[in-house]
Amino acid sequence: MEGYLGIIAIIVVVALLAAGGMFLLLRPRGKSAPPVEPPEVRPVPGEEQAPPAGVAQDDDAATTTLPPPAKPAEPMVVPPAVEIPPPSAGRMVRLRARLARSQSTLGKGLLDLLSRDRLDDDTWDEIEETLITADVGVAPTQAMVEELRTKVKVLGSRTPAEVRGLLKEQLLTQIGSDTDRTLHVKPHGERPAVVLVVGVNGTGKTTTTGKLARSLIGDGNKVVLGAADTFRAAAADQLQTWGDRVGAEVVRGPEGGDPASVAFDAVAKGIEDKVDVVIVDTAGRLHTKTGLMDELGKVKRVIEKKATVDEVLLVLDATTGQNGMRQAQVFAEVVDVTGIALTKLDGTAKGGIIISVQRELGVPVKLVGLGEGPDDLAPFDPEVFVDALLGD
Ligand SMILES: Nc1nc2c(ncn2[C@@H]2O[C@H](COP(=O)(O)OP(=O)(O)OP(=O)(O)O)[C@@H](O)[C@H]2O)c(=O)[nH]1
Repeated sequence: MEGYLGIIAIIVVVALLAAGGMFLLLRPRGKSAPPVEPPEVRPVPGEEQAPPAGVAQDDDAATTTLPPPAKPAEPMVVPPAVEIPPPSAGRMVRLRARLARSQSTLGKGLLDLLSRDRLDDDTWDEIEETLITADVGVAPTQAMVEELRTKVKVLGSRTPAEVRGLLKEQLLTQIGSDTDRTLHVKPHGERPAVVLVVGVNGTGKTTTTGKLARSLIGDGNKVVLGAADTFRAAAADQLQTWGDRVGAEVVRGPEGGDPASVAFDAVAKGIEDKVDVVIVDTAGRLHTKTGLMDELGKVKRVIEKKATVDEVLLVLDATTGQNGMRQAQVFAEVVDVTGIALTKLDGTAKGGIIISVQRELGVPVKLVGLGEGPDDLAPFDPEVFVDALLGD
């Protein structure tokens, strides 16, 4: 009996083992992840449910799962490097070669004529013609020729050095070597100095404003720029670029907006930021004299509610000669111009315009533009100018 029970127990154990083995063999292979219930999305009443990111919907409302969009690379924001411009002192000496290149024909022509052994009437006519052609102007030319005739007579025979000395003296007399050409840019206590830049469009007004800001910053001043040329949107952008390069704040207004309001805001900003100088670039459209007078007059009046206008700089293109001068005269009649910025002197052989423009407008040339480079604006130095003209 005991033997039977033992056999039955063995059979039961074997049967159980066999059943367990079958289960292990037949169960599905691999681990399956537990199904994930999608999160319940409750539509916001009145709003259409937007498809979740990465799910495209087609017309049949079937959905396709797309790979998540690649994250656009973050643009690298590199702050523009603020330049430290060079100081203004000695600029004309640095740019002397450029002046010599454009003006040497005039200087050399005059020196050759005056060095002739015999100075007859024809030679004096030629000297006169050379001066007139260089835009010196009729009256200054006559005054110079008369003086030179007298001095040459006294001298008799002349060495080249004497001829050069004579001519230099005469040119300096006509240009005015003692004239005060200081740019008034000293702040008044808490209030900044204000420079108003006026002139016909295309003369280099905006460029000169930008160059002047650089030069003042190079001399250690803090500057705010006012883009009151609201007539041409690009002018404000241009000024912004100049300002950004040297870290000068630029106050601008809407295109076609009121220039006086921009000028006012620029001066207010200058006072708030305690800057030394505010430079205001104006549009100065020359449609009618009355319109111009109204516009510039208002700009000036509005600025004067907050500060003093220390300089009204008239920008004049040296290459436009007498034609440019006539237009400049209109500006001089509507605002009290205190100084001239003569641009593009590197692009003309007619440097005599310095003499005629001062005479006709009654104000000194304070700045000269000698190229398109950012530091090609220099305080005008008559001595350096005449030396460049006559050569060493
Ligand atoms: N060669 C040379 N080019 C200059 C000088 N000054 C300005 N320019 C160039 O003259 C052109 C006109 O200058 P802008 O400053 O745009 O003239 P703008 O008078 O402000 O003109 P608007 O903004 O229309 O009023 C630019 O190409 C300047 O680079 C200079 O002294 N020499």
